[in-house]
Amino acid sequence: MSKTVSYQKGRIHDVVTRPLTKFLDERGWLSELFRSDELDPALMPTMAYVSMTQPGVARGPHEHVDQTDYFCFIGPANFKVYLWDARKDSPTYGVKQIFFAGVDAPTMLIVPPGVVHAYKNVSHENGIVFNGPNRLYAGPGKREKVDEIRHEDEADSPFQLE
Ligand SMILES: Cc1cn([C@H]2C[C@H](O)[C@@H](COP(=O)(O)OP(=O)(O)O[C@H]3O[C@H](C)C(=O)[C@H](O)[C@H]3O)O2)c(=O)[nH]c1=O
Repeated sequence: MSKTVSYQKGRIHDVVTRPLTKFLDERGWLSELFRSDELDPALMPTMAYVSMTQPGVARGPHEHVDQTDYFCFIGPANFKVYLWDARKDSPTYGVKQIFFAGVDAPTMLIVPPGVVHAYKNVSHENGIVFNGPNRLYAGPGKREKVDEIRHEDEADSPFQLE
């Protein structure tokens, strides 16, 4: 079971991170979040949402069974992002990847199913995160079970936000 794994730092197979370019001008900035001509069709968002996270607060750790997440950290806060590869058939099973993303490092992040993920606002202001998952939350018409395994309330979980 993943609960007995001692996670070691590294880069996780199939996790994609890419700097987001901000096009600056006199009015402010604009940044593309995703394009159908650049993204694997299987990962194309089926919906989009934004969340706001308050300073010092974390979301996750969570994982999905079928869904791939497509996060964009654009600011105005910075986040510490945590990933753990809990896929037993992955070449990087047992690896954890930690990095910072947000206003000082605008970043796109693709998280495949089975990769446990969490992020914490490490700034002193509210932070916005975009997500364009490739599955509908709770399915069409919100009639299905939510594809989400939540680990935040497990006392003995290996998925700790250090
Ligand atoms: C994701 C989602 C949520 N909701 C509703 C359900 C709740 O009433 C409320 C908050 O959702 P939840 O408690 O699932 O949010 P978090 O636990 O903070 O999860 C978030 O942070 C972690 C790290 C993630 O990976 C999730 O994808 C992301 O949503 O929004 C919707 O109505 N539609 C949606 O698509």
